[in-house]
Formats: sequence, structure tokens, C-alpha cells
Amino acid sequence: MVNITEKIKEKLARLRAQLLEPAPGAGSGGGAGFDVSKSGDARIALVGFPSVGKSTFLSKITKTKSEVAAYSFTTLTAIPGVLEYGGAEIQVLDLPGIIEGASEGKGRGRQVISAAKTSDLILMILDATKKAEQRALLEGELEAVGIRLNREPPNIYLKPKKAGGMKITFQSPPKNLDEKMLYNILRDYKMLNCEVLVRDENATVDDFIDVIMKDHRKYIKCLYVYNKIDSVSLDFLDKLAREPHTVVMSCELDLGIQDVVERCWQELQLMRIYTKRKGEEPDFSEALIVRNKSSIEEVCDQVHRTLKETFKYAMVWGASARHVPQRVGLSHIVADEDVVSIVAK
Ligand SMILES: Nc1nc2c(ncn2[C@@H]2O[C@H](COP(=O)(O)OP(=O)(O)OP(=O)(O)O)[C@@H](O)[C@H]2O)c(=O)[nH]1
Ligand SMILES: [K+]
Ligand SMILES: [Mg+2]
Repeated sequence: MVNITEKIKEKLARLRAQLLEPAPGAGSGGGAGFDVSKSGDARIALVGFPSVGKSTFLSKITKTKSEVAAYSFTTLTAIPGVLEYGGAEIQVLDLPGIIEGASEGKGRGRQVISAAKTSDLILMILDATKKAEQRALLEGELEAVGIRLNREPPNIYLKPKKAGGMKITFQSPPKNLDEKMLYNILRDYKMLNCEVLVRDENATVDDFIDVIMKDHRKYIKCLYVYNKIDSVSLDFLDKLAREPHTVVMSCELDLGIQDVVERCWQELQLMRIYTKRKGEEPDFSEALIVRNKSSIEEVCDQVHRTLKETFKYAMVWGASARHVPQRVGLSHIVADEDVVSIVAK
């Protein structure tokens, strides 16, 4: 049974969705980001309220100097820096501070959020001396433009059809939805012919709207970084540091900076693959950088665009090899710090 508050929530979610969203198929909306082209192996965006220390942090971890000052909105545009780590080059974007209402266009909010939407990892920089609500406020601003932090897309299958009406199926009895609700939502979004399979019994109306609006949703990892821990008590610091997806630092005292960088590396899940020529020692001086769960095929693409065409087999040393070395094909999934030798036809 779906209770009355769920019904009200459903109505509200639909109304809010319609107010904030472009219709499905309309342009991406929300305003353009800053004009900084992507470079390097991944992009990290620094997002936070004014004067939490975003620019101070950028200046610490990259060679770029972004202006630092005690007043709000010192940074007025996106300032890119390059973080070198584990042989990878990671672009870090220092962004202007955002304020409540940013998602509705206050300040440079829209531009900042659009820039964040293009990143592989959001570092939410928070001031440890400020109220705990700051985090939820910022999350709300990002949510409102379709960014979903540290979440997977809902486990709901939706396929538009040319004809045949709506076919709605639940894999197991849903806790927060019923057929009528989904029917109403689909009608609101003018999706009159489609097939729906809800695989997650805990799915909510918001989840369902996320699936309909999937072109406007972005699932991004987020690390909560509390700065200025030089100015809080040890007890409080201990509490903060235990929160999930959270790291603490003091740019002023140069404390915890390297931990933040290491956590970023873990969250980005990039892998370093070393190559080896036949009869020679592996080349550990330069790593190929690939995404997590990449295969030998992606490794080949990193070496040269046409290498796969002449690929015969590869020899792999390291964590992904069942025995060392293991002879593998293009579909073999590599692990961080594997050594790979590619043999061409
Ligand atoms: N106590 C303390 N102050 C810090 C720390 N890190 C930065 N600050 C100070 O905080 C103020 C703001 O720093 P910025 O780096 O300009 O902050 P921002 O987030 O880039 O600010 P906007 O660009 O205005 O949004 C400066 O006065 C810094 O010196 C820290 O770890 N501890
Ligand atoms: K500032
Ligand atoms: Mg700044």
C-alpha cells in the first residue's frame, strides 16, 4: 500500500520536476559552463561556498596560483591547474564560490554547476568552522540541476516505443510506487508508449523521474573535504573525519593535503599500466593511464590508435594475471600497475 505522504511527495516531485526541467528532448538547459577545455586524464572540480579555501587548495596541489583573499568571490572564473599524480595528469578546476539559489541562476551559480557537471570527481570544499547545514545546502543546489552524488543510476528499465501504450511491470512489490503513479508521471512527460520494468523495490518517484530525464542526469563521485581544521576542536575533527566520503585538511598548516590527493586518486579509479618490449625490462618511467576496469583493448588505444588492428596477443604481469606472465586477448581486464607486453601480427 502506498500511503498518503508518498502521494503528496509524488505530486510535489512532479511539479518541481516540471518547473525546473527542460522537456525531455529539449536542449541541455541550465546555462553554459566556463570556457575551459578538458585536458589530461581526468577532471576534478572544486565546488564550495565563498572563502572556504578552494583557491588556496589549488595553489597547494598544482603549480597554478589562483588568487586567495579573505573576502567572498575572490575567484570570478574557472581557473584550471594540473595535478601530477602516479604518472597521470589530472585537471583541477578552481571555481567561483556558489551561494544558496545558485541552481536558479544566483551569482555565477549556473556556470559553476555546469562546470562541475563536466567533471569526473567533485571535491566539495567545506569550512570546518561553519555550520553543518552548508553541506546539505550545496548538495541541494547540485541535485537541482541533475547532478547525483555518489549514487548509481536507479535500477529501472524504461524503453520508449512507437505504439502499444504503456506496459509497466514490477519485479517485486514496490514500497513507494504503484502502477497508477507511474502512469500519471509518464503521461505528464508525454511518454504514452513505453515499456517499464522496476527492478528495485525501494525505487521512489524521484528515481523514476531521474530515469525519464536520464539525458539530464549526471552520476558523479563526490569527496567532502573539510578545510580549516586548524580552527576546530579535536573532538569535532574526529567526528568529521569518520563521515563517509570525507577527508579533513588545513591548507594553512599544510595538514592532510597529501591525504586528500591520495583519496582523489582512489576515487578517480585510474590505473597505471606499464609497457614492456620483448626481451627488455619494463618501462616504469612512463605509465599509460586508463580508466578502472579497462581491457587490453583500451590499453592498445592509449598506445596508438591503430595498434589493435595488428594485435596478436598480449603478455601480462601483475595483479590481473592468473599466472605470471599470462597470455591474454583484447578483452582481458587489466589491474593497476600491471605490466603489459603487446605482440603484433
Ligand atoms: N584558518 C584557515 N584559513 C584558511 C585555510 N585555508 C585558506 N584559508 C583562508 O581562507 C580565506 C579564503 O581563501 P580562498 O582560497 O580565497 O577561498 P576560496 O574558496 O577560493 O574563496 P572564493 O574564491 O572567494 O570563493 C583566505 O583568507 C585564506 O587564507 C585554512 O586551512 N585555515
Ligand atoms: K576568498
Ligand atoms: Mg577562490
